Amino acid sequence: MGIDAGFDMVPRLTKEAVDQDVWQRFIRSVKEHYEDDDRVEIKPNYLLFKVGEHPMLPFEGHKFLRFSSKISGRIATESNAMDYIRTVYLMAEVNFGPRVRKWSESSDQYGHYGWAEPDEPKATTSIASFGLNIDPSKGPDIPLFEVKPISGKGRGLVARVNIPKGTRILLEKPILTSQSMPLDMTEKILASKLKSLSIVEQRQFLSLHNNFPGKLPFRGIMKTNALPCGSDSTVGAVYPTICFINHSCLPNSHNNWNDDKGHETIHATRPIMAGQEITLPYDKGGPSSARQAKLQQSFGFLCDCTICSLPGPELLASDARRLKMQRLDDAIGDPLSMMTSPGASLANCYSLLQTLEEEFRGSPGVLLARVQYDAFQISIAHGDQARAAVFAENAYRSRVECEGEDSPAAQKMKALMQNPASHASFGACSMYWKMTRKSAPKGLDADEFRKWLWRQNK
Ligand SMILES: C[S@@+](CC[C@H](N)C(=O)[O-])C[C@H]1O[C@@H](n2cnc3c(N)ncnc32)[C@H](O)[C@@H]1O
Repeated sequence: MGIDAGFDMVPRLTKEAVDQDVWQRFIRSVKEHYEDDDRVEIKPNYLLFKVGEHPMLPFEGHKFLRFSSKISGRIATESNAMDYIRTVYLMAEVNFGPRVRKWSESSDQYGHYGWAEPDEPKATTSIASFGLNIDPSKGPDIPLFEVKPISGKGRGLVARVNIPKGTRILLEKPILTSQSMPLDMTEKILASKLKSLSIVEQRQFLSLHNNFPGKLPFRGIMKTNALPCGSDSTVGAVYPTICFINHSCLPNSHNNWNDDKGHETIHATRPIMAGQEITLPYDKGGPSSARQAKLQQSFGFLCDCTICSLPGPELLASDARRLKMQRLDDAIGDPLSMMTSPGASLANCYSLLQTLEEEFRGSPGVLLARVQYDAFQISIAHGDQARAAVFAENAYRSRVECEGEDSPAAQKMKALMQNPASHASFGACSMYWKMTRKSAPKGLDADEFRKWLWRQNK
């Protein structure tokens, strides 16, 4: 009996140089730290800690799974076992980030690996899974990515395996959140928030990139890294791993704040090949010149992504598409047009979808869900439940792909797909297009169905 605590390496390191090099660096730092401590002995193949239950660190990283000991009882207390575990954990965390999972039975956390069969992962608790930053439902052992230096971009996330579209790559709780506030208050408030965090969280926060070094370092870190908690939110949050994701104007992932669960997720919005960088869009759209200017001003880099480095005529074509996307989006959002010319608004939605598909090379991500929801609203506002249900279903599928089944937006679309008339604007403009949900035509081929759905026969 007694209380155990320690940390596990999840997933375990491979024999590849990429893992072994970091392990060697970690072992060197532990040796240096304890060189004058005669409780830590260098054995031929491992470091032995003569504290508590004598945990050890092998010299070959792939042989390591766990560093732990009893922390209760006379021997553990007299030898300060907990101090050693805490220090070695911090050193491991600096080198391996979220792959190192801390646990303590005193907080009802149990290690990732069972005692009897240390190679067999136990069913993970949500606490342990948050430590790993991977969605518990997807299984904990998938080394989907690594954080590594990317030429010209600082650190970034790189896929270790092929990641299919729709995969949840990451799920993280914020290290720290902050409301937007006057400049002079920010630094003080952030400093006091930071003080209340654990040492690990403080280190995670301070290790984030600061694009605005100077007198307000905490604010600089927030400004460089914070993601809004929801599209219109004035609250921003920073995360231990998500904040390493760099920008691309042709991104391959989508970030989403789940307000119900208080976490941020990252999903693959197109297939990502092993070795490819995982990217997010930092921009708010527009042609390349506008994007470049904004990225330079807010994030201090000149974007040279696949789109921005297209040859002249192709870049012009991309810019034209981006401008068209903005124009169509504005036109769709015009309530008067939706009320008086719903057919034209629906045609604009269709045109926007085509343009998105082209510009984002078949994977427009969550933009697709938004346009489908626009088409839903136009249809339902004129009483057409049949088409509205189809648009809601398309939006639902897209939300699940980009945000997961647990996303509140996905759940909202699911409810609307089952009962489109429950939407507040059902029949709000007219009942001119009145159709029940069940009266959608059956037996149409894909082309006929598309024409029916988008009212292209009229
Ligand atoms: C949220 S951080 C991303 C992680 C960062 N690369 C790091 O090393 O911690 C944002 C910063 O990363 C860099 N960055 C992001 N995307 C980039 C890109 N496409 N090209 C160059 N630098 C980029 C910029 O310095 C930017 O201010």
